[in-house]
Formats: sequence, structure tokens, C-alpha cells
Amino acid sequence: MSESPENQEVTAYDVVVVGAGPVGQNVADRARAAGLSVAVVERELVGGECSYWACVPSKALLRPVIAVADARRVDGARQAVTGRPDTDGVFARRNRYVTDWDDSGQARLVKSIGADLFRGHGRLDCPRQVTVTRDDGTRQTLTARHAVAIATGSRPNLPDIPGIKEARPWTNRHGTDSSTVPARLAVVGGGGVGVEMATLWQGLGAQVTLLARRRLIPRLEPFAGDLVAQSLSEASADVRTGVQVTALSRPEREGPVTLTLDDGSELEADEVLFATGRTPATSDIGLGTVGLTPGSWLDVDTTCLVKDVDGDWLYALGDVNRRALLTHQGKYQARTAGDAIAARAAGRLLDDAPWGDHATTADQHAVPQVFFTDPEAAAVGLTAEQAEHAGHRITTVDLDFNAAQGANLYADGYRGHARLVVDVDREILLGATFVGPGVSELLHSATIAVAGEVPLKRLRHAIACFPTVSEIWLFLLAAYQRNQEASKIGSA
Ligand SMILES: Cc1cc2nc3c(=O)[nH]c(=O)nc-3n(C[C@H](O)[C@H](O)[C@H](O)COP(=O)(O)OP(=O)(O)OC[C@H]3O[C@@H](n4cnc5c(N)ncnc54)[C@H](O)[C@@H]3O)c2cc1C
Ligand SMILES: NC(=O)c1ccc[n+]([C@@H]2O[C@H](COP(=O)([O-])OP(=O)(O)OC[C@H]3O[C@@H](n4cnc5c(N)ncnc54)[C@H](O)[C@@H]3O)[C@@H](O)[C@H]2O)c1
Repeated sequence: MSESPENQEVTAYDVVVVGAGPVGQNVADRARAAGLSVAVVERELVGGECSYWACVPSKALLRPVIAVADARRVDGARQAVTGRPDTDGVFARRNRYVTDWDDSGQARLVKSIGADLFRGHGRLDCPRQVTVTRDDGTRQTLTARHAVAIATGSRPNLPDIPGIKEARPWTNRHGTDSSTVPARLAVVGGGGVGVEMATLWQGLGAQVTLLARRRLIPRLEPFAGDLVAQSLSEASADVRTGVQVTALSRPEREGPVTLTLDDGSELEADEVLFATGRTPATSDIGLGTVGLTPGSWLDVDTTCLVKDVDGDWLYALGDVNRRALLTHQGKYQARTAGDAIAARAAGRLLDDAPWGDHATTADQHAVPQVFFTDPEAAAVGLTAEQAEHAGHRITTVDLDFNAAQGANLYADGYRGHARLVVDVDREILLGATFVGPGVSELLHSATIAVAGEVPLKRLRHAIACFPTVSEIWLFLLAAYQRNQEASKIGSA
């Protein structure tokens, strides 16, 4: 350790990671495993948004809602369900999964891999150097011999609407840490956060109005949003698409909030939750000192090196690079980049061709995602529209799940739909979407098929067990084969 001109402590590491969410922790782990010394900087809770205000609490809260809905779909079990989930039990369960917002366990994990944890706000102050400002104002400078990895995540993007500040809207934070159920909740935004929050709070007893300017979960096949909207409506939520909020007012601090909509109507609610996308947490991390624009998403190459920065030392992983705002994709990037950092540090050649050890190819071709709504919506790869837009010659196969007996045994009168998107030239899957109860655990089979580019001729030999929901594969592949045979006869 030495001292900088301003009397700050200066410590040298091989790698400095800024942000100890799931992504920062994973890159640290991989770099340590390669024998590199690693510093990890965290300004709030070790574990990040994912552990305390996003994935983990939302799924801990949603699971009881879905479990009750699942039981209601099974005759015999339905009669045993006499009410809504018990909110005290639900919130206690959530608190256990977020360890009461105490990060000491995750901090121990970081230390257990042999990384040094620095508490405070990390900022680049020149190439390969990060200064950590602690809460008491003292500072520590960390230099990085090989890499700085930015894994600072994202924060809610609130639209600039008159009255939004006074309305004190919920974001994903209160949406996941509240222990009271508002009587009337307006949810603005029909993406992943919006549909999950609407499902959750309606299931816990709020009267939810979901306001979306387009269809729900628009990045998935259109039938996904339609089925989720239908089910939310049947659960008595008020789902309105094609509407925008133009103003908000909450004249009394403890009073209701009024939303003005672009159709001229007004809506009164006890709370309003904005789920209108994310913005990168890069406005105050010193990007200007290395020639980048503060507040911007960080554009990266396949190894997660930031483009337009000389010297192969600055990496950006997870939400901050905007490739796929999902924990599992961020962790994949972290593992890949951690290995790339180690290879570059050792002077080894990189294996960064598509699907190589140092390439995040799946970010482009095989991103899986599950929305834990009721019914669940799960998708991997390209939708039909995206595939056509990318220039593939495709055909689609669509089927309702009730074709499969396994699905009907899982839930009486099983309601769900599946679509495969097939590249007709290569006869491989480009994408798959499943919507229905319990489909989340079905998705990995499709992810393997898409990432592995498994020929459909071979996929036919991957047999699903009778009677499971996975039997839908058998019916989808048979339908594909029938369509192909019919088109051959038609063109003969
Ligand atoms: C409500 C909700 C539900 C979601 N559910 C899912 C889900 O089910 N599955 C899924 O895959 N994804 C889900 N996501 C997305 C997921 O939360 C993110 O993709 C994931 O958190 C990204 O991880 P990260 O490590 O990049 O960022 P984060 O988890 O945001 O962690 C970043 C960390 O960096 C720290 N930090 C920021 N700036 C600094 C700084 N200057 N100095 C030091 N530390 C800093 C932050 O305090 C934070 O701890 C959900 C998101 C939301 C909002
Ligand atoms: N289970 C999961 O995997 C899961 C769950 C939740 C969120 N996430 C991820 O977290 C990220 C953030 O989710 P999100 O839902 O906040 O963002 P999003 O970008 O997925 O959706 C935001 C929605 O808000 C709409 N919107 C934007 N501005 C608006 C405005 N002014 N008025 C009305 N609507 C507006 C957009 O059209 C969009 O449909 C996403 O990338 C998502 O994939 C994942």
C-alpha cells in the first residue's frame, strides 16, 4: 500500500470490480479462481438490486400467489383453498429470502473467495483507477493492473410527467419491500415488472389497475401478453392497454393519488407503481475521466470489453451493458468476462469466436426469460417477428397445451399455448414461447435446443415423460412434421 498525493490510501489489485450485485460477485469469483487479486466495491448492499428489491423478493412474494392459483386448478385441492394467501406469512417469507435486508451473509461470501470488499461509492478517476468514497467522506484509491469491471446495474426510469415527484410513486423498491397491501394500486408499464407487480398485488388483495401504452410484455410473442391480460382481468384486475399517464397529483401527503390519462379520464388510487423501464447506474462513476459519456449504457464486445476505450482494461457486465437485463445473462457475462480477463492477464490467446469460451454468444441467440405471472410466460430466442426481421426464412408451429394429457393432469382444463419458431433452411429452432401454468421449468429444454442448434430431426428422439407438461414437445414436433409433409404434397 502507498499514499496518493492527496493522502489517500492506494492499493493495487489485478482486478477492481465496481458493484457487488450477482454480476459483480460472479466476475470476482472467476477472476479469483484464476489466481488474480480482486477488490470489490459496493455502496449499498452486497447482493445488489436482484437480492433485495428485484428477482428474489418478487419471486418470494409471487410464489404463494401462484401456489394458491395452482391449487384452485386441481379438483380436490381447490376445495381446500378457502381464501387468499395469508399476507403476514407471505411478507415473512419474503423477509427470510432477503435476509431482512442484511447483507452480512453475502459479504462473507465475497470474502470467502479471497476478494477484498470495500464499502463505499466507486468512481473511475483515470484509466485503471477507482476511488472509493466511504459514507464518512474518507477515500481509498484502488488501482487495477489488468481490469476494472463495471457491474453497477440499473435503476428505475421514471418518466418526466407533471406531479410525479409529489405523487411519491412506488418503483420496484416499494413494490418488493412493502409489508402493507394498498387497497387500490395503479401500475404503470406493461413490461416484466408491470405484469409481475400487477399479478402479485392483485393476488394479495389490492384492486390493481394496470396501465400499458402498448400490449403487455411486448417483447414476447403477442399471445403471451394476451393470455396474461385475460388472466389478470379474470382475477378482477383492470387491465387497460393503449393508455398513457399525462399527469399525477397527490395534494395530501397521506391521501390518494389521482392519475390523469391521455384519453381524458382520471383514475384514483392509494398508491401508484411505475414500471417504465430502467436507466443505467453510470451517471456518477467517473465515465468522463476515460472518455465515455456519464449516464450512458456501456457498449461492449463479445468478451464484455467496453468499446472505444483503449488498452483492453475496462469491462461492463450485467444490466449496465443493456444486452439483456436479466440476472442469469449478467452472470453468464461475468463468468465469460472473468475468464477473458484471466486469459488476457496471462497473455493467452482468446477463444472469442461465436460460442467460444470467451464469447457471450448466447446474449444474441438464446436468451431465456420467465415472467412469473399467472399463467407463467416463458420464452427463449427469437419471436417470429424478430426472426423475420433478422432475415431468417421461418415457419411457426402453434399449439394449445391441452393436447398433452400431462398438462391436463397437472391442471384441470389446462389453459396454455406454445409456439416454436423454426429456421426452415437449417431445420433448427430459433425460438420457443410457452405460456401456461408451470411452464417455467419447461423452458430450459427449449434453451438447450436453441443454444445447441439441435436439428429437429434429432429433437424428435428427445422423448418427454408421460404424463408431464413437457409432452407438449411431442405434439409440437409432430405438428411441424405434418406441416412439412403437407407443404411437400402441396408443392408436388
Ligand atoms: C422487480 C424486478 C424483478 C426482476 N426479476 C428478475 C427475475 O426474476 N429474473 C431475472 O433474471 N432478472 C430479474 N430482474 C432483473 C435483475 O434484477 C437484474 O438484471 C439484475 O439485478 C442485474 O444484476 P447486476 O449485478 O447487473 O445489477 P444490480 O443487481 O443492480 O447490482 C448492482 C450493484 O452495484 C452497486 N453499485 C452501483 N453503483 C455503484 C458505485 N458507484 N459504487 C459501488 N457500488 C455501486 C449497487 O448498489 C448494487 O448493489 C428483475 C428486475 C426487477 C426490477
Ligand atoms: N422475471 C423476470 O425475468 C423479470 C421480471 C421483471 C423484470 N425483468 C427485467 O427487468 C427489466 C426492467 O423491467 P421493466 O418492466 O421495468 O422494463 P421493460 O422495459 O421491460 O418494460 C417497461 C414498459 O414500460 C413502458 N413504458 C415506458 N415508458 C412509459 C411511459 N412513460 N408510460 C407508460 N409506459 C411506459 C414500455 O413501453 C415497456 O413496455 C427488463 O429488462 C425485464 O426483462 C425481468
